Amino acid sequence: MNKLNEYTKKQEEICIRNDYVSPIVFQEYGVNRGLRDENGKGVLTGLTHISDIVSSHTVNGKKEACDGQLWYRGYRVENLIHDLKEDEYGYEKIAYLLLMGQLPDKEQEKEFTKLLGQCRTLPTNFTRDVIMKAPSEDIMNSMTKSILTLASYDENVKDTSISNVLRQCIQLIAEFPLLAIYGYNAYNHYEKYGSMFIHHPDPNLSTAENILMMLRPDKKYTKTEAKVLDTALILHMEHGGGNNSTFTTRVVTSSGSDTYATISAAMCSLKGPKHGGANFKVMEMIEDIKNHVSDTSDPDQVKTYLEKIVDKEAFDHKGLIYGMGHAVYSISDPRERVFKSYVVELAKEKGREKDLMLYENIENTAPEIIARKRKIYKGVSPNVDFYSGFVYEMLGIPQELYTAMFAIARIVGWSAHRIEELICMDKIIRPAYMSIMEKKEN
Ligand SMILES: CC(=O)SCCNC(=O)CCNC(=O)[C@H](O)C(C)(C)COP(=O)(O)OP(=O)(O)OC[C@H]1O[C@@H](n2cnc3c(N)ncnc32)[C@H](O)[C@@H]1OP(=O)(O)O
Ligand SMILES: O=C([O-])CC(=O)C(=O)O
Repeated sequence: MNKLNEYTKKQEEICIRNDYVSPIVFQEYGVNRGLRDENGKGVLTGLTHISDIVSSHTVNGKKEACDGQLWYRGYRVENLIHDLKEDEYGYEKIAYLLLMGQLPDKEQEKEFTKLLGQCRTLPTNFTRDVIMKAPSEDIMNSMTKSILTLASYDENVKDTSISNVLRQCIQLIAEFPLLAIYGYNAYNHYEKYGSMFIHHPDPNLSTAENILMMLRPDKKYTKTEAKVLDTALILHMEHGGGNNSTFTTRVVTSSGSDTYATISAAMCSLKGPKHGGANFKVMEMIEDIKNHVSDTSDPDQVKTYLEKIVDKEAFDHKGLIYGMGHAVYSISDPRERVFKSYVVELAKEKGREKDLMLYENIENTAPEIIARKRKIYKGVSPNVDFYSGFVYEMLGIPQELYTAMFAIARIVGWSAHRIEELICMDKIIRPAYMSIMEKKEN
């Protein structure tokens, strides 16, 4: 292993030298890096009925940035959440909306919710033979291994008819909480020397309630906690066709691949720290700031440290303030606003006002620092994951599960996009790369 490390260290410089392309060359050939134009707008690659993300509007013929809006199948996400009754959970109903394209009536909602509860089960001995084998602190990897293994239990894996894909998607949506929590429980037991418990899901509980019940040794949770988690899941369910993991879903689907392989690919994309993995990185960053800033309630001290982070001199040396910025939103991410309203109440309830002050200091200073130190064409604001980790922490959800919580929600969006891709497209996605290779022979 040491020999291999020595070798790759030696070769690194050669790889970089031979592969490097200057950003000027991209400009010269009009190639949009990251499939984004100079102003950060994504290259148009598809049409969708599923959701809409609004970050600007036209005033007197001029495009102007506006507060972000997120629409699911014709409805504003905040309104969908707001319209739920105090004792009503929305994950199941909104999953139906995204998958089927219309809100369910009472009977349809009951039928779908019951079905999800019945599907929330794993093949015999799957937990023992697959999930508990080689447990990992990386729950996203553990889940991906489980998803791919589930394919071997499906007698109709390759059939891409809509009814079969819908069956596979509903099954996976129901199973995701088990893959995540049992994966964590195995890791907690074998790697962290915690006690082992595997609670069976209850088909009469909602997705959010099941997650909390299965996570806790005593199975206890409050209604408020389950409602907050339900809201978090709804907010993470869907975000257009262009986000990295959903686009991955579209790309892999277009090659004719099966549902398990497609969803596994989406999982691999989501876990990246610039995408769904950001919720975990935010918490690491907060810890790092607390360890290096003597008074986190002092905006000036926080600002100085954030400048170091952006200058790649502190934290993970990547130059990113996690939880800030978005590929589409500029002035605001509507989901962050919803999270913030819960955070303020929860922080008060749990005596975490000091931590909240640190978050607010970052929220207030980071946009200006990023704008000053980077080329920003649109504004930067906190994104959905700036506060989500803080909320999960206050719900007692372990950090290792934060990105998995995102996946439990986003699999609904991936499923809807896989189905839409299968219905509307019959074309393999295959963009072009211009070769700038130097030919060494004729
Ligand atoms: C669920 C989600 O996926 S939400 C996003 C979660 N990700 C994060 O929170 C990670 C931190 N944020 C980021 O890395 C970015 O904001 C992204 C990946 C989300 C979007 O990046 P981009 O599409 O490049 O955003 P944008 O066009 O506004 O960025 C312009 C410049 O600002 C930089 N920038 C954007 N956000 C940040 C940030 N949070 N910290 C430091 N620099 C940033 C970009 O790197 C880019 O710099 P460059 O021109 O030197 O390459
Ligand atoms: O849309 C994006 O690029 C990122 C994403 O998935 C989200 O914000 O939920």
